[in-house]
Amino acid sequence: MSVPIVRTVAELRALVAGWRRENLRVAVVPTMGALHEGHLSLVRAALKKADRVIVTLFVNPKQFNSAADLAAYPRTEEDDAAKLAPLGAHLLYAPQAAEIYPDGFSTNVSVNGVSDGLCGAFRPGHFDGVATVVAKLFLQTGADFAFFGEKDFQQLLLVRRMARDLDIPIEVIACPTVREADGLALSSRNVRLSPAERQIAPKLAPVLFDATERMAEGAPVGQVLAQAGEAILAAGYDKVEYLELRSEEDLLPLAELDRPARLLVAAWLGQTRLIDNVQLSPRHLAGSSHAPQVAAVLQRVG
Ligand SMILES: Nc1ncnc2c1ncn2[C@@H]1O[C@H](COP(=O)(O)OP(=O)(O)OP(=O)(O)O)[C@@H](O)[C@H]1O
Ligand SMILES: CC(C)(CO)[C@@H](O)C(=O)[O-]
Ligand code: BAL
Repeated sequence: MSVPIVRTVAELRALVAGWRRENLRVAVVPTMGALHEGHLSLVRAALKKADRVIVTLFVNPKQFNSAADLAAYPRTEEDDAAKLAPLGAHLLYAPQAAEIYPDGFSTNVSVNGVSDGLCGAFRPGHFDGVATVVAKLFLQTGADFAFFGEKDFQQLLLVRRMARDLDIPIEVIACPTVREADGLALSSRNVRLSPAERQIAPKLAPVLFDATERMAEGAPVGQVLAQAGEAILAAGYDKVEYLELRSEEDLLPLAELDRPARLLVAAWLGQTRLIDNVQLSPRHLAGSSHAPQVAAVLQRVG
């Protein structure tokens, strides 16, 4: 059994139109391939919610701000299709670059605010590339639901904002980060780690979890961040690109833990850049020194 692959918008639309005539609900899972358990968890969640699931595979040149990163990106379409079939995904949409960006393509989708700082500051043009291609994938598939991983948390909020702002009638659904048994967040780029780097890589997540606990106990946010940054370097990482506390809802920078929040990090191990993030959960917030304000916020948020 294999999953059907389509390469053109015309073929994709014809298939989706058939599903629509049967009143079937459609989900899309956008990916750049090299599928791992993180991606497969999105597909499983999509299959629970919708009658038909389209996985897209497109290594989007517009979102790479380094030619070397684009050239090194793993391309494993045959293996990807083989992983999708047993799950029961209905379609793999794997267009060529010319199908997505035909000659004369001149449109750019740019989402302000949520793309400021974090990865947006260190990967110039990246989020315009993501927003542009995801807008196209949403419109081309006409899906009712789209599934994104929390591992790329800034991207998740960005595509949600983009769909709302452009009135694209799609519900963006977040799925939790899938981790290796040792805590390392799964990422297609993990294969680039040398064996020695792979030993160091999982030391990132515990620093984040520990920092969230300390913040919840009332330690000053600035101090916890500084110590966590040092701990990441002491664990063997080469550079911490950013380590920040941001609001969960709109990613505004936070100096205090006074509302639902995320701790987000990007750090380099040799030539590989890894990202991760941890939520400061309602449990954390209820235990923090800001408990009364936070309880009020949580009540408002529901
Ligand atoms: N560990 C993970 N857990 C949950 N979702 C994930 C995980 N890794 C990736 N995803 C999600 O899969 C979707 C496609 O991501 P992508 O193809 O870029 O994979 P990736 O492993 O994040 O690769 P990259 O090396 O580019 O970060 C995104 O919504 C992303 O958030
Ligand atoms: C959403 C996405 C497929 C857009 O190219 C990509 O940024 C990714 O794989 O996370
Ligand atoms: N995982 C987000 C896609 C990228 O890193 O380009």
